[in-house]
Amino acid sequence: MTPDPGEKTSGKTTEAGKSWHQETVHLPSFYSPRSRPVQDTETTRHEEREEFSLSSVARPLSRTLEAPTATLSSIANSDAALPPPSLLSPAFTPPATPGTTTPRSEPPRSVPVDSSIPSGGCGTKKPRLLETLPEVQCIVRARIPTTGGTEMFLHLYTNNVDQKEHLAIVFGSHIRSTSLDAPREGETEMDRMVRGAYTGRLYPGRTQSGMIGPAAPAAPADADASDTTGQSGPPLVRIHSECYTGETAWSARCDCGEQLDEAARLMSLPSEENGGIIIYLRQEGRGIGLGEKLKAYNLQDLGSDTVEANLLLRHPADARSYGLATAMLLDLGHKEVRLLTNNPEKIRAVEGPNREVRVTERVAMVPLSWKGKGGFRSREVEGYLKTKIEKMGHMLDMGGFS
Ligand SMILES: Nc1nc2c(ncn2[C@@H]2O[C@H](COP(=O)(O)OP(=O)(O)OP(=O)(O)O)[C@@H](O)[C@H]2O)c(=O)[nH]1
Repeated sequence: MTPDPGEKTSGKTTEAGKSWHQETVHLPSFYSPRSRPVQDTETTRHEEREEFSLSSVARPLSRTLEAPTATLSSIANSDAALPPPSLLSPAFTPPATPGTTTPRSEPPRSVPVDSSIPSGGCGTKKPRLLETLPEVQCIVRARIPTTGGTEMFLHLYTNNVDQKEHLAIVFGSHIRSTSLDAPREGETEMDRMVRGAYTGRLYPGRTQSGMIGPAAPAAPADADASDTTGQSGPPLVRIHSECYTGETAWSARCDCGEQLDEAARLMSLPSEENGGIIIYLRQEGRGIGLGEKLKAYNLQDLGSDTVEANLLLRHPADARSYGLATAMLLDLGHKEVRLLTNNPEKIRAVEGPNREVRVTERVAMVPLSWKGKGGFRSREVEGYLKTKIEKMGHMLDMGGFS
């Protein structure tokens, strides 16, 4: 990386650095500030590394691998098997392009859910829930015209529990983030527009954000038609965990890429007038990180299934949590959602410790190839789905395997 011209080298600010600094003084207020948070991030990562040194949480892998399979459940139940945090900085993974599959327009079929009763359609397993929800803040939003023709708004969030950039991919410009729209002290109208806190559309020469009052956006004088469609119920929501291999590297080991595409396609249907939200959480590899997931792949090639591979690496079968998703949905103004998932744990977890959000309906995510609607088949993805059904309680019909 080219060094920052203002960077101190050996304790001295360079001449180039001085003139760069003088220039930036005259830049407009929305110019991105110097990157102090990056320094904080580095420090935090360093602290995390020390706190969770691999040797303190994991037996040497060679010894673990010698453990007979019969002991796997004891490993799974052991609290000591805390996952080390991902030591990798996750590469930014843009969502796969929606709308690139054969267009189909039936609205998704859903089943009612009531997670407060055991038979309420979300399994019997109780997920681990934090006592309080994390704090989240949407720091920027931007319109993304997609190659499929639909527009979506990408919202980037920060939070008080990790340093990752979690995302909300929002279909429907009526869905607004409270934390984004809240005015910031001393900001100009241009600042607001640059961070995406505006109504309607941006266009060359626009000078007003269209937001008045302390926190709420005003009825947009210059809104586009999509701002004012009649919404009458909960939006379709997908809570998706990052999968670099399935979404970017064309892996046929899992159906993550297909699920992301399909969620975006469903949310773009004209029948989805309440809009849609994909909460894209940076918990790669069910929370174990990309490096560990790649090791798990090798163990799978050596004969383990996806759950056993995680356990052999001294990780829980699933190290994810969903409190950030709950907080982001609340920030986007939605206490009731229709959730696209087969995962019972996700339904209960996203509702939050005090049922801050309610999943009113579940929409199943059936692999496209099982429905004869495209998709793909591979030995690996069949094993992946079979393990989800048999060991993780996913609500998918085994009849899909033919
Ligand atoms: N550890 C591990 N993680 C995997 C493997 N294959 C995919 N993943 C991860 O599994 C996660 C898939 O998560 P989701 O798309 O939210 O799906 P889900 O929780 O299984 O349930 P659904 O909502 O029903 O799709 C992603 O984080 C992937 O990176 C694997 O072989 N091992």
